[in-house]
Amino acid sequence: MASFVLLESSPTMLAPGHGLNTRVLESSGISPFEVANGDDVWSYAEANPGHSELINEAMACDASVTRATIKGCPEMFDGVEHLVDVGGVNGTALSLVVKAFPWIRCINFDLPHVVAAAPKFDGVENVGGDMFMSVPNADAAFLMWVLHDWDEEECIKILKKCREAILEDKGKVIIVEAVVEEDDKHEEFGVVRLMLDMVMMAHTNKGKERSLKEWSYMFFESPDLPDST
Ligand SMILES: C[S@@+](CC[C@H](N)C(=O)[O-])C[C@H]1O[C@@H](n2cnc3c(N)ncnc32)[C@H](O)[C@@H]1O
Repeated sequence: MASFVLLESSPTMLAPGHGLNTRVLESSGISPFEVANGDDVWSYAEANPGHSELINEAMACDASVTRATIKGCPEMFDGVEHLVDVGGVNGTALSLVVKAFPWIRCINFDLPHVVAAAPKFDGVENVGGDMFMSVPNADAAFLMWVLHDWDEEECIKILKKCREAILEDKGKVIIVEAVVEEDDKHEEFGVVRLMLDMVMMAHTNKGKERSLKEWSYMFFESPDLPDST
Protein backbone atom coordinates (compact mmCIF):
# COMPACT_ATOMS: atom_id res chain seq x y z
CA MET A 1 0.00 0.00 0.00
CA ALA A 2 2.93 2.36 0.71
CA SER A 3 3.81 2.56 -3.01
CA PHE A 4 0.24 3.49 -3.84
CA VAL A 5 0.22 6.28 -1.26
CA LEU A 6 3.60 7.54 -2.56
CA LEU A 7 2.21 7.66 -6.11
CA GLU A 8 -1.09 9.32 -5.29
CA SER A 9 0.51 11.88 -2.96
CA SER A 10 3.21 12.89 -5.47
CA PRO A 11 2.89 16.48 -6.77
CA THR A 12 2.37 15.10 -10.30
CA MET A 13 -0.70 13.13 -9.25
CA LEU A 14 -2.07 15.68 -6.77
CA ALA A 15 -1.98 18.68 -9.15
CA PRO A 16 -4.73 17.34 -11.47
CA GLY A 17 -7.13 17.26 -8.50
CA HIS A 18 -7.28 21.05 -8.70
CA GLY A 19 -8.62 20.80 -12.25
CA LEU A 20 -11.48 18.43 -11.48
CA ASN A 21 -14.03 21.25 -11.53
CA THR A 22 -13.19 22.18 -15.14
CA ARG A 23 -13.47 18.55 -16.17
CA VAL A 24 -16.92 18.34 -14.62
CA LEU A 25 -18.10 21.71 -15.95
CA GLU A 26 -16.60 21.67 -19.43
CA SER A 27 -16.20 18.01 -20.27
CA SER A 28 -13.41 19.14 -22.63
CA GLY A 29 -11.96 15.67 -23.17
CA ILE A 30 -8.51 16.81 -22.01
CA SER A 31 -7.72 15.35 -18.63
CA PRO A 32 -6.84 17.53 -15.65
CA PHE A 33 -3.62 15.42 -15.62
CA GLU A 34 -2.70 16.71 -19.08
CA VAL A 35 -3.62 20.30 -18.17
CA ALA A 36 -1.41 20.11 -15.06
CA ASN A 37 1.50 18.10 -16.47
CA GLY A 38 1.48 18.88 -20.20
CA ASP A 39 1.02 15.30 -21.42
CA ASP A 40 -1.29 12.32 -20.96
CA VAL A 41 -0.50 10.02 -18.09
CA TRP A 42 1.24 7.26 -20.12
CA SER A 43 3.35 9.59 -22.31
CA TYR A 44 4.32 11.54 -19.21
CA ALA A 45 5.44 8.30 -17.55
CA GLU A 46 7.50 7.35 -20.60
CA ALA A 47 9.32 10.71 -20.50
CA ASN A 48 9.80 10.64 -16.71
CA PRO A 49 11.32 7.31 -15.62
CA GLY A 50 11.11 8.21 -11.92
CA HIS A 51 7.36 8.74 -12.21
CA SER A 52 7.02 5.58 -14.31
CA GLU A 53 8.72 3.61 -11.53
CA LEU A 54 6.29 5.08 -8.98
CA ILE A 55 3.33 3.96 -11.14
CA ASN A 56 4.78 0.47 -11.68
CA GLU A 57 5.39 -0.07 -7.99
CA ALA A 58 1.96 1.27 -7.05
CA MET A 59 0.28 -1.06 -9.56
CA ALA A 60 2.30 -4.02 -8.32
CA CYS A 61 1.11 -3.41 -4.77
CA ASP A 62 -2.53 -4.12 -5.70
CA ALA A 63 -1.50 -7.80 -5.89
CA SER A 64 -4.17 -8.53 -3.28
CA VAL A 65 -6.76 -8.07 -6.05
CA THR A 66 -4.98 -10.71 -8.14
CA ARG A 67 -4.85 -13.05 -5.13
CA ALA A 68 -8.58 -12.50 -4.49
CA THR A 69 -9.33 -13.13 -8.18
CA ILE A 70 -7.34 -16.38 -8.18
CA LYS A 71 -8.91 -17.54 -4.90
CA GLY A 72 -12.47 -16.40 -5.61
CA CYS A 73 -12.76 -17.33 -9.30
CA PRO A 74 -10.17 -20.08 -10.03
CA GLU A 75 -12.50 -21.52 -12.68
CA MET A 76 -11.72 -18.51 -14.88
CA PHE A 77 -8.37 -20.12 -15.61
CA ASP A 78 -9.84 -23.55 -16.49
CA GLY A 79 -8.47 -24.82 -19.79
CA VAL A 80 -6.03 -21.91 -20.11
CA GLU A 81 -2.47 -22.93 -20.99
CA HIS A 82 -1.21 -19.65 -22.42
CA LEU A 83 -2.26 -16.32 -20.95
CA VAL A 84 -1.46 -12.73 -21.93
CA ASP A 85 -1.86 -9.96 -19.34
CA VAL A 86 -2.64 -6.83 -21.36
CA GLY A 87 -1.36 -3.77 -19.47
CA GLY A 88 0.32 -6.11 -17.01
CA VAL A 89 2.88 -3.50 -15.84
CA ASN A 90 5.90 -5.34 -14.38
CA GLY A 91 4.45 -8.88 -14.36
CA THR A 92 3.66 -9.07 -10.63
CA ALA A 93 0.06 -10.20 -11.24
CA LEU A 94 1.21 -12.96 -13.59
CA SER A 95 3.88 -14.12 -11.16
CA LEU A 96 0.98 -14.93 -8.80
CA VAL A 97 -1.00 -16.65 -11.56
CA VAL A 98 2.01 -18.87 -12.38
CA LYS A 99 2.42 -19.73 -8.72
CA ALA A 100 -1.23 -20.84 -8.49
CA PHE A 101 -1.37 -22.52 -11.94
CA PRO A 102 2.23 -23.53 -12.79
CA TRP A 103 1.22 -25.09 -16.13
CA ILE A 104 0.11 -21.72 -17.56
CA ARG A 105 2.69 -20.01 -19.78
CA CYS A 106 2.32 -16.27 -19.33
CA ILE A 107 3.08 -13.17 -21.36
CA ASN A 108 3.28 -9.84 -19.58
CA PHE A 109 2.36 -7.27 -22.24
CA ASP A 110 2.73 -3.52 -21.68
CA LEU A 111 4.26 -0.44 -23.27
CA PRO A 112 7.95 -0.95 -24.22
CA HIS A 113 9.34 1.42 -21.56
CA VAL A 114 7.31 -0.40 -18.88
CA VAL A 115 8.41 -3.95 -19.74
CA ALA A 116 12.00 -2.74 -20.23
CA ALA A 117 12.05 -2.04 -16.48
CA ALA A 118 10.20 -5.24 -15.50
CA PRO A 119 11.94 -7.95 -13.46
CA LYS A 120 12.21 -11.50 -14.81
CA PHE A 121 9.70 -13.87 -13.18
CA ASP A 122 9.86 -17.64 -13.87
CA GLY A 123 7.20 -18.62 -16.40
CA VAL A 124 6.51 -15.02 -17.43
CA GLU A 125 7.76 -13.58 -20.73
CA ASN A 126 7.86 -9.77 -21.02
CA VAL A 127 6.67 -8.35 -24.34
CA GLY A 128 6.49 -4.64 -25.19
CA GLY A 129 3.98 -3.13 -27.61
CA ASP A 130 0.83 -1.10 -28.12
CA MET A 131 -2.48 -2.81 -27.34
CA PHE A 132 -4.23 -0.53 -29.87
CA MET A 133 -2.08 -2.05 -32.62
CA SER A 134 -1.90 -5.73 -31.61
CA VAL A 135 -1.82 -8.08 -28.64
CA PRO A 136 0.42 -11.19 -28.47
CA ASN A 137 -1.35 -14.48 -29.25
CA ALA A 138 -2.48 -16.67 -26.34
CA ASP A 139 -5.42 -18.90 -25.31
CA ALA A 140 -6.79 -16.11 -23.15
CA ALA A 141 -6.28 -12.40 -22.48
CA PHE A 142 -6.38 -10.92 -18.99
CA LEU A 143 -7.21 -7.22 -18.46
CA MET A 144 -7.14 -5.86 -14.92
CA TRP A 145 -7.79 -2.15 -14.22
CA VAL A 146 -7.05 -1.32 -17.86
CA LEU A 147 -10.40 -0.60 -19.53
CA HIS A 148 -11.34 1.96 -16.86
CA ASP A 149 -8.56 4.21 -18.25
CA TRP A 150 -10.34 4.54 -21.61
CA ASP A 151 -13.63 5.65 -23.19
CA GLU A 152 -16.00 3.15 -24.75
CA GLU A 153 -14.67 3.50 -28.29
CA GLU A 154 -11.09 2.94 -27.10
CA CYS A 155 -12.16 0.00 -24.92
CA ILE A 156 -13.77 -1.64 -27.92
CA LYS A 157 -10.58 -1.16 -29.97
CA ILE A 158 -8.60 -2.89 -27.18
CA LEU A 159 -11.19 -5.68 -26.90
CA LYS A 160 -11.10 -6.25 -30.68
CA LYS A 161 -7.30 -6.62 -30.52
CA CYS A 162 -7.70 -9.10 -27.63
CA ARG A 163 -10.23 -11.04 -29.65
CA GLU A 164 -7.85 -11.25 -32.60
CA ALA A 165 -5.12 -12.52 -30.24
CA ILE A 166 -6.99 -15.37 -28.54
CA LEU A 167 -7.96 -18.84 -29.73
CA GLU A 168 -10.96 -18.78 -32.07
CA ASP A 169 -12.81 -21.72 -30.47
CA LYS A 170 -11.98 -21.75 -26.75
CA GLY A 171 -10.36 -18.36 -26.21
CA LYS A 172 -11.55 -16.01 -23.50
CA VAL A 173 -11.01 -12.47 -22.30
CA ILE A 174 -10.91 -12.16 -18.52
CA ILE A 175 -11.72 -8.65 -17.26
CA VAL A 176 -11.20 -7.50 -13.67
CA GLU A 177 -12.77 -4.07 -12.97
CA ALA A 178 -14.88 -2.29 -10.40
CA VAL A 179 -18.63 -2.07 -10.99
CA VAL A 180 -20.28 1.09 -9.64
CA GLU A 181 -23.97 1.53 -8.97
CA GLU A 182 -25.98 4.70 -8.49
CA ASP A 183 -26.66 4.08 -4.82
CA ASP A 184 -23.03 3.01 -4.22
CA LYS A 185 -22.53 5.50 -1.41
CA HIS A 186 -24.72 3.28 0.78
CA GLU A 187 -22.63 0.14 0.27
CA GLU A 188 -19.58 -0.95 2.24
CA PHE A 189 -17.05 -0.38 -0.57
CA GLY A 190 -19.25 1.97 -2.60
CA VAL A 191 -17.36 5.08 -1.59
CA VAL A 192 -14.09 3.47 -2.65
CA ARG A 193 -15.52 2.75 -6.10
CA LEU A 194 -16.78 6.33 -6.42
CA MET A 195 -13.38 7.61 -5.29
CA LEU A 196 -11.73 5.48 -8.00
CA ASP A 197 -14.08 7.13 -10.50
CA MET A 198 -12.81 10.56 -9.40
CA VAL A 199 -9.22 9.35 -9.80
CA MET A 200 -10.06 8.31 -13.38
CA MET A 201 -11.64 11.72 -13.98
CA ALA A 202 -8.50 13.50 -12.77
CA HIS A 203 -5.89 11.30 -14.43
CA THR A 204 -7.31 9.98 -17.69
CA ASN A 205 -8.87 11.67 -20.72
CA LYS A 206 -12.21 9.89 -20.71
CA GLY A 207 -11.67 6.95 -18.39
CA LYS A 208 -14.30 6.09 -15.78
CA GLU A 209 -15.62 3.40 -13.51
CA ARG A 210 -18.72 1.82 -15.04
CA SER A 211 -22.03 0.42 -13.87
CA LEU A 212 -23.23 -3.07 -14.82
CA LYS A 213 -25.53 -1.42 -17.38
CA GLU A 214 -22.58 0.40 -18.99
CA TRP A 215 -20.40 -2.72 -19.06
CA SER A 216 -23.27 -4.79 -20.52
CA TYR A 217 -23.89 -2.19 -23.21
CA MET A 218 -20.21 -2.19 -24.14
CA PHE A 219 -19.94 -5.99 -24.27
CA PHE A 220 -23.25 -6.88 -25.90
CA GLU A 221 -25.01 -3.92 -27.52
CA SER A 222 -22.54 -1.31 -28.70
CA PRO A 223 -22.86 -0.67 -32.46
CA ASP A 224 -19.04 -0.63 -32.65
CA LEU A 225 -18.74 -4.32 -31.74
CA PRO A 226 -17.91 -6.84 -34.46
CA ASP A 227 -20.82 -9.26 -35.20
CA SER A 228 -19.14 -12.22 -33.58
CA THR A 229 -18.12 -10.54 -30.30
C1 LIG B 1 -3.86 1.12 -14.58
S1 LIG B 1 -2.48 0.25 -15.18
C2 LIG B 1 -3.08 -1.41 -14.95
C3 LIG B 1 -2.19 -2.19 -14.22
C4 LIG B 1 -2.34 -3.66 -13.96
N1 LIG B 1 -3.10 -4.40 -14.92
C5 LIG B 1 -2.85 -3.83 -12.54
O1 LIG B 1 -3.97 -4.25 -12.39
O2 LIG B 1 -2.14 -3.52 -11.61
C6 LIG B 1 -2.65 0.36 -16.94
C7 LIG B 1 -1.46 -0.21 -17.69
O3 LIG B 1 -1.75 -0.09 -19.09
C8 LIG B 1 -0.53 0.21 -19.75
N2 LIG B 1 -0.81 0.80 -21.06
C9 LIG B 1 -1.24 2.05 -21.33
N3 LIG B 1 -1.37 2.22 -22.65
C10 LIG B 1 -0.98 1.05 -23.24
C11 LIG B 1 -0.87 0.61 -24.59
N4 LIG B 1 -1.21 1.42 -25.62
N5 LIG B 1 -0.45 -0.65 -24.84
C12 LIG B 1 -0.10 -1.48 -23.81
N6 LIG B 1 -0.20 -1.12 -22.49
C13 LIG B 1 -0.62 0.13 -22.21
C14 LIG B 1 0.17 1.17 -18.81
O4 LIG B 1 1.55 1.27 -19.07
C15 LIG B 1 -0.17 0.56 -17.45
O5 LIG B 1 0.83 -0.30 -17.03
